[in-house]
Amino acid sequence: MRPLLPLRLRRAAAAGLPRCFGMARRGGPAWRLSIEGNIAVGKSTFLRVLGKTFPEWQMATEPVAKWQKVQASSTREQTSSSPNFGNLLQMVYQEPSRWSYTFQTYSCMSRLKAQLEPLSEKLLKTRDPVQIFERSVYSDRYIFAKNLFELGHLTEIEWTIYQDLHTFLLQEFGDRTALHGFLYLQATPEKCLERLHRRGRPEEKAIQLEYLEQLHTQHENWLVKKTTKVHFENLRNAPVLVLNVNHDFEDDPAEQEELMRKVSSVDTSSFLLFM
Ligand SMILES: Nc1ncnc2c1ncn2[C@@H]1O[C@H](COP(=O)(O)OP(=O)(O)O)[C@@H](O)[C@H]1O
Ligand SMILES: Nc1nc2c(ncn2[C@H]2C[C@H](O)[C@@H](COP(=O)(O)O)O2)c(=O)[nH]1
Repeated sequence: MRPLLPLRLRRAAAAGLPRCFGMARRGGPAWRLSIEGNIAVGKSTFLRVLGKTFPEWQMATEPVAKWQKVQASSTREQTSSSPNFGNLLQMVYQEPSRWSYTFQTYSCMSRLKAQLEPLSEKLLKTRDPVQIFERSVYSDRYIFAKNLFELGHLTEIEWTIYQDLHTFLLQEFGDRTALHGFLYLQATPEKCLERLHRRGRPEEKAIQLEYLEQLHTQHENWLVKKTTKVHFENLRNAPVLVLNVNHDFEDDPAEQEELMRKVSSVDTSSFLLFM
């Protein structure tokens, strides 16, 4: 049974909340959305376009640089002399069975931290606050960890412990990690491979089309076909805006404008049902 709307949201709905982004929303917490999509589909590129179109929104990029240079976070000030424990991204691609569990624990923690970040001063002053995350604790589990388990790179016991930890953390943090919806950037695995080669990240040199096909299927199953079993009530019916990004929009202002129009016309009133 769908949970009843919390009182404050029913009041907000009764007061006639605006239906889309860009229409003033009086006070209240930020809308929180995650951008999802395959490797090199264009999430960072899309995020930059979003940032130019909606400069008042708060964007959290995926912390790839942290995975490429793992450092202890105990010291507040990280200097160039802080010990570097290695390039975990490279390690997971070179020896997936050895490093997948370590990677997923670390990536999940870094995504959790990003989702727990407080609103910036600038966003607090915004009338219609929106927070955008590049991937989420949910793709960590329902795309990558699940795929690595199905490939045999996570053992049964590692997958069980990862899931247990993931469920525990998300239940503990409750609404603080909840998202209102997803923007799914969809492109063919072939297009992603082409962009991956164009970007030329050294760690990803050996990635084959087959891996991108597997990740594509995981995205489709979770966000489009909804056949992936998810374990969080608010996630089950979360709205998903599917954006086809096969077209090379990087140097095409008209295409960028069309994508931004689709984002700004998202019906935010539907989010209220899923909090
Ligand atoms: N729509 C697009 N049109 C043309 N090139 C793109 C597009 N999206 C991304 N690219 C290029 O593809 C590569 C990967 O894009 P990026 O945004 O880093 O992907 P992601 O963040 O999803 O891994 C980059 O070289 C980028 O310039
Ligand atoms: N094994 C995992 N790899 C992951 C995860 N999240 C991201 N990644 C990899 C994929 C790319 O090589 C790189 C950055 O991703 P982009 O799509 O932003 O280029 O990191 C994960 O959870 N597990």
